[in-house]
Order: sequence, then C-alpha cells, then structure tokens
Amino acid sequence: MLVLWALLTCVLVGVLLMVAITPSLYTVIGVALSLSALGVWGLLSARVLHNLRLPISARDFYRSGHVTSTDLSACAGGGGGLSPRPPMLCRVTLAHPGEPAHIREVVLLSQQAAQETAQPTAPAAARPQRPTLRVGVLGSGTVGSQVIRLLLEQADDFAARSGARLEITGVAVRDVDAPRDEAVPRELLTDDAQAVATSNDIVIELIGGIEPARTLILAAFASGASVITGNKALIAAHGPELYAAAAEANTDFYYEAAVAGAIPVVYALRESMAGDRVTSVLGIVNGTTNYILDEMSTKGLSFEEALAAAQELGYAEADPTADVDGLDAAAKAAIIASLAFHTRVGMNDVEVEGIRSITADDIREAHASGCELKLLAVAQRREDEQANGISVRVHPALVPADHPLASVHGGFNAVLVEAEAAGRLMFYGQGAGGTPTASAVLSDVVAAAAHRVNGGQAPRESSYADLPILPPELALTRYQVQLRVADAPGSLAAVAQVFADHDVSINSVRQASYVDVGDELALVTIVTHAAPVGRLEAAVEGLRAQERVAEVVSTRRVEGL
Ligand SMILES: NC(=O)C1=CN([C@@H]2O[C@H](COP(=O)(O)OP(=O)(O)OC[C@H]3O[C@@H](n4cnc5c(N)ncnc54)[C@H](OP(=O)(O)O)[C@@H]3O)[C@@H](O)[C@H]2O)C=CC1
Ligand SMILES: N[C@@H](CC=O)C(=O)O
Repeated sequence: MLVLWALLTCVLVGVLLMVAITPSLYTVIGVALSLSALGVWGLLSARVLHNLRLPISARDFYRSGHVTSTDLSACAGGGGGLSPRPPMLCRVTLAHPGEPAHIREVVLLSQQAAQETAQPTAPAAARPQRPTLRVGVLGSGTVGSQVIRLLLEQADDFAARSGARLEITGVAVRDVDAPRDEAVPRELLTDDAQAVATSNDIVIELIGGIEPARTLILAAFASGASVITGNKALIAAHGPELYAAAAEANTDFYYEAAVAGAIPVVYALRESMAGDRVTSVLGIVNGTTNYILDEMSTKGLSFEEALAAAQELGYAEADPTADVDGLDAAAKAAIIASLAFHTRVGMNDVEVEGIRSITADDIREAHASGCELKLLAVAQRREDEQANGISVRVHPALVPADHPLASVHGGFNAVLVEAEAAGRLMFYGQGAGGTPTASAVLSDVVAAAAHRVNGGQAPRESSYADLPILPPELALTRYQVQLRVADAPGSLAAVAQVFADHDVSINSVRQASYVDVGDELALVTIVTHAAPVGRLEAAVEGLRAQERVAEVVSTRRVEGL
C-alpha cells in the first residue's frame, strides 16, 4: 500500500512538472528520472517502515498475523523462538509491507509488551513464598543430631529440592538437659514426644527400639504426618502394621536409613528393581561387626578393644549386643528379603548367628584358607525340584580374598544383588555413623516433603508374592570343613565317600603337609560345592563317625565362591 502511494505521488509530481514547464525531450527525460528516483524512495521508505525494531516477543509478532518472518538473530533483550518469553527488540518482515493498519497493530502489541517489561521486578521478599512444612524430630542422638544440623545448615537447598521450607518445630529427647551436639538448638528440645509426633507434617523417628517408637509413629500417622525412620528393629517386628497405618492415613512411610546406613539399598530394592526378579541378596549390612572383624583381621585387636572403638565412632546400637549377636543384621536381612521377594519376612524368619564366638585363631585360619571372615546377611530365592521359597540368614562366613565383599573394611557396608534381568549389582558405602545415616534420612525427608507439595506417594507395602520361608536345612550354601585324619592310604577316599553318601559334591581338598599334628595325622581342608545345609550337616555327622577321622576341627560356611 505504501509503495503504491509513493509511486502515485511520483507520477502526480511528474505530470504537474510537465504541465508547468514547456515540454521538451530533456524535460521528459528529467521527469522520468525524477519519477524513478521518487519510486525508489517510496520503496525504500516502505522497507524502513517494515524493518521494525520493537520491544515485543516473537510469539506476539506471529499473533498479529501480519508478520511472515522474524529475524531472531537481530533480537536483543529476551528469548527467541515462539515461546512466550520476555519482550525483545527484533527485526520483522510484514506480510503486507507498508500497510498502516498492520503496522499500527504490531506497534500496539509492542507497546503492550513494553509496558509488561516496564513492570518493576518483585523484590525477593515479595515473590510467592514456598509453603512451609512443619518437621518434628524424635531423638537427637548419633543420627538425630546430624539430621537436625544438616536440615538447618542446608535449609535453602532442601527448600529448593522439595518445594517447601522445612521448619523444625520440636526435637523430642529423654533428657533435655543432657549435653549434646551444639548444632541442635536448645529451645527446640522437649520431653513431650507425643506432642512432637502429633503436631507436624513430617515426623522423623530416630529414637530406636520398639517402644515408645511404635506408638509414636502410629500416632504420627493418625495425625496425618508423613513418617521417616531408621528403625530396622521396629520395621522387622511391625512393618506390616506401620505400612497399613501409612496407607490408612494416606501419607508416606520411608525408611532408607534402616538398611546399610548411607547406601540407597531400600530405594534400589523397592523402586529400582521393581521391574526385575531378584534371585539373591548377599551383603555386609552391619558396620559395627564389620569394623570389629576388620580391626581383628588387620590390626590384631581383641574383640573387646574393637567393639569399644566401634561404639566410640557411633556405629553401635544403644545396646551393642544387637550388633554383636547378629540381631541388627537380621532385622536388616528381614527388610531386604521383604523388599526383594515381595513377601512379608519378620525377625523370626531369619536364622541368626553372631560374631561373639569368633577368635583370633578363626581369623588366622581364614587367612590360611585365602579368605576373610565376614558377618553376612543372605536372602536367597530357591525355585527348583527340591524347594520353592526363600531363605534368610545371618552368620559369619568365609569370603575368598579376591571377592568384592572381602575388601569391605571398617564400618563400610556392601550389598550384592542378583536379579534375573539385571544380573549382578553391587552397592557400597558407609553403613553406620551419624552423618552418613543422616544423608539417607534426609533423602526420605525431601521425597516426603515433595509429595506433600506436589502430590504423589511413597510405595506401599508389596507382599503379593507371599513366598514360603524355607526351613534352615533347605538353605543352599558351601561348607569349609577341617579334619584331622589318619595320614594313611585310603583316608581321603574314605572321607570323600562320606560326602558322596550325603550327595554333597567336593570343590577342593587341601592337605597341609607341614602341619605338626603327630606322625600319623594330617590336617585336611575340604570345601564343598553348594548344597542344602541339611545334607552338609549330615555329611559332617558322617565324618565324625568315620573311624579314619580323628577330629572335625571346624566347619564354616563359605559364600561368594
Ligand atoms: N547409629 C547409627 O549408625 C545408625 C542408627 N540407625 C538407627 O537410627 C536410630 C537412632 O540411632 P542413634 O542415633 O544411633 O541412637 P542414639 O541412642 O544415639 O539416640 C537416641 C535418641 O533418642 C532419644 N530417646 C530415647 N528414648 C526416648 C524416649 N522415650 N523419648 C524421647 N526420646 C528418646 C535419646 O534421648 P537422649 O539424648 O536424651 O538420651 C537420643 O537422643 C535407631 O533406630 C538406629 O537403629 C540406623 C542406621 C545407622
Ligand atoms: N549399629 C548399626 C548401625 C546402622 O544400622 C551398624 O553397626 O551397622
């Protein structure tokens, strides 16, 4: 339109000139040149008008319907593309260059956009606030104090990750006057645990033991709170009741810290492995006993010295017999097996043997066999002609020195998961101690808080498979058996026959020729292939009855071969 206007103007001016001046050839040529020049001017002026540089977003241009393209490379001060980004200065090409109505419309849009830009940015304080979630902590010991410290120190990070500010409203302890970590604000301490349990959005239980932890957690669920705990003893004893209370209240129940401290093994089994069939889990899940065995093995410390050091480091439970006698590991094994096999497994389903009877001699013998002695938790699925079900157990076992579990030192834990599709997975990390365990607790806090802000929920109990728990004699394992036998022809054959009679296959035989056990005796170490414990025990009884066997010196389970 503008171009047409310019051309018409030129023609009109030319005709007027021709009329006013005496016509001559030069005049005609001059007029023609003037007309061309004016035409070019008109075109250029139209071009200038549609090379707009306006504060407007690219989307606004296209919304006008009068823009064919936007030179985004010429844009400044805002986002490109068609998304509704902040207004920017751009060069645009109009569909109908020079059309005043179209230009007006685009300019109008640009002015609106400019006004939007001119709105002052809201100061930080006036920006919409994140919701605040009230957090109550039950217990402020080794783990609780570190949870509180990190929650306070990293409040902004937790707010950004969860979508809510997490405000600790109270910390329940037994003795408010007892000396404790200075990171725990004294004004938050109370001995009214019931009030803390029932007046918060999120309740973190770090008292330990069965009561009052159970009652407090149930009260917290009843009040609508999400609950996070590291209390494996309670979960192994009352897991289904706690899951049911969480489902009834429609809130979250999380317990990452209950198994293997900082290692995210609960998450792995509950969520990451939900698409697979787990066949076995083998792990070192108690930091205290691993620390004790490791100190005995590497530094020659006595059992008592090593236990005192583990307590000092905050690894041990309030009552360390739970660690030493394998009960803490058994509770973790029960939780692991429940998650791995979608079956309810409680403490009574776990066969348990602790490390109290392990001596320096046992450690030396293990080394002589090229092994380390470890307290292992084993959860195993059997699905064969002889058995269908799961076996769960905790016991000291020999682990070959080149096996990954043999090099797990100090308070560290490691868990090996075998699954049909994934194959073997290994998880390794700090299994005990205040700060590592706090890391696991806080991951649960962030998840629960995010659910309260955005919706969603923690996984509910999964026990649909309901597999039978196999009796201990049906568990598959290997034995290392040490014997003193008559050092005479036919002795090894007689020993081998006993194993064969009980359908146990021998993997290796070693005879220590240098052992000074008398002229006519030799020390023989036999390692079997995997067999049901019942058959292995029967074979050992058969050995005791064999006349060429002077003594069954020891029997030890071997795992990880
Ligand atoms: N320590 C570790 O490495 C790990 C621990 N866990 C688990 O975490 C939980 C806490 O362990 P941890 O921190 O070591 O335990 P602690 O013994 O160090 O702390 C327990 C806390 O609970 C308080 N408490 C005890 N009874 C009551 C009660 N009746 N009412 C109110 N408060 C009470 C104690 O108060 P007060 O201070 O006044 O005595 C103390 O603050 C346990 O379930 C444990 O199994 C899990 C993984 C690792
Ligand atoms: N006492 C436990 C603490 C963590 O669960 C251990 O030693 O592993």
